[in-house]
Amino acid sequence: MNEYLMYIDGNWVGESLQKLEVINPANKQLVGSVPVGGIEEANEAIDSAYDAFQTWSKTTAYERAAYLKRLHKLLLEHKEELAEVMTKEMGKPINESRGEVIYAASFIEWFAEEGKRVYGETVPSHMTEKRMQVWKKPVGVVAAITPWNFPIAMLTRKMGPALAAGCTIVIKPSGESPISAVKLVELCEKAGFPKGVVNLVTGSSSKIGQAIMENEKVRKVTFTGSTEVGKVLIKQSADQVKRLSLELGGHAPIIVLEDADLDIAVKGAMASKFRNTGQTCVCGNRIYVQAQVYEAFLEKFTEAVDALKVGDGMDEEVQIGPLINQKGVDKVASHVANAVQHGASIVTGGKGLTEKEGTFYAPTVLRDVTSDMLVMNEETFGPVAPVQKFETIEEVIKLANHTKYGLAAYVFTESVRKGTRLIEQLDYGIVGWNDGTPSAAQVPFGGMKESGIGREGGREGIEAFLETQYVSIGVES
Ligand SMILES: NC(=O)c1ccc[n+]([C@@H]2O[C@H](COP(=O)([O-])OP(=O)(O)OC[C@H]3O[C@@H](n4cnc5c(N)ncnc54)[C@H](O)[C@@H]3O)[C@@H](O)[C@H]2O)c1
Ligand SMILES: O=C[C@H](O)CS(=O)(=O)O
Repeated sequence: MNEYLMYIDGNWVGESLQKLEVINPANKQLVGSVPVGGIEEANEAIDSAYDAFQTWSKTTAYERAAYLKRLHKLLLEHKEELAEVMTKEMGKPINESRGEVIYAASFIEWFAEEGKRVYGETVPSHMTEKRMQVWKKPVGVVAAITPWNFPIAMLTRKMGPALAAGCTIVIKPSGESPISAVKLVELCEKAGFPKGVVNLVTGSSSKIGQAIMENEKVRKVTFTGSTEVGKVLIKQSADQVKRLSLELGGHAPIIVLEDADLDIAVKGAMASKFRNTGQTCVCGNRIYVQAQVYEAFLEKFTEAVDALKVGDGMDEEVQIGPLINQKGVDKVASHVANAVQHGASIVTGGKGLTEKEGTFYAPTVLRDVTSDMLVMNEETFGPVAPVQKFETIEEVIKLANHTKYGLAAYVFTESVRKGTRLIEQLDYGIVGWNDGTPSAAQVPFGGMKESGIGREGGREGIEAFLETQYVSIGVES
């Protein structure tokens, strides 16, 4: 069995600790294991990052960029190996895994350069004997806690800006997909990052999280995951007023207006809904179609859904892989059952694929859906597309905004006037307009309401790892 280790203070450690086994959700075979680290290992990593910060923070952005550019090159050179590990440990179809490695590498590349553009400013003084300047400085030791669904990109979306800003980092990946993080850190080691700049701790999330929140050396916690865990971290951060960035859950509406190009709408809805087997934070979770085109959209969309190939993600032809585990299947099944109990009809799918070895659920379309159903209110995180009819734009704005989430939304219309008026009234941090896959390294990614605090990517992405220092300079003659 492949026994992987943690990376602390420039050393691969943890061989004597209990092992956390990683299971392939497509066939329930053992992929490998990582150590079950806890409070002690987390504090060792934090201490190492703190010591390293004293020198790393004093390097220039140009020196730091050189390390990041070597890492970017290594990520692309090792794309196939990284993609295969990712597919085996969390089920993502191999072509999407390859895409994630490229996406992940783009954050490293973009922020390698962005670090060189961390500008301060000179502020006009109101007094002749005073000068005013604003300086930017790295926040300090960063702790990054990440989810299983994008096991490399969610790490580089944090590591890129943090390291470029001059911070050092301790990463805690999900126990569902830790091996991808191990492979990423192996490449950090190959890129030559000094010891302590990047540290990896695997194991007990609650204990490692406790150490992160209780250790004063950690100045910033950046979390990507569920809203429920995000709320736990907010409470834990209060004692030391830890800086927090939170990328949390979503429940994206897809809105199709009567004047939409239905081919574009179907293509965008398919991309948004079924990417990563419906397990992304920005997946369309509910589809609203204006009455005049409801049947036409449903027919085209269902035809596309029925054409999806389901299977082990290592098969190049597969577009829908397994869900991460049986709990994920059970949640999806409960949403479908609840919808049917409340009057929805299954157009296609609607069942677990128990004949397969892994945790598979059939791509599903529901029609005649109403707003009271669980699937229209809770993040499903699976390949289920509930399609609800609406009459007016005013009605669909109310329907779309009626949620605690505010991460992503999608609008399909050919009318600039309608699109503009509609989108400006949507309470979402990300909107795809005739586009089902808006994410990129150079733009701010994040949500409103209970979808998070802050943004990752874009110019705002590096601000999360900087402190602003106002300097008032007396120049009295
Ligand atoms: N907004 C975004 O950018 C974004 C991106 C990806 C996923 N997500 C969200 O993440 C969720 C799916 O990922 P998940 O199942 O890994 O989420 P999760 O919240 O269950 O776990 C996320 C991470 O937090 C850790 N964790 C769990 N409990 C903890 C605790 N008490 N203290 C410290 N760490 C703890 C987990 O081990 C994991 O590493 C979905 O809700 C999805 O919408 C959001
Ligand atoms: O699931 C969350 C990811 O952030 C989705 S994306 O690949 O960044 O769009």
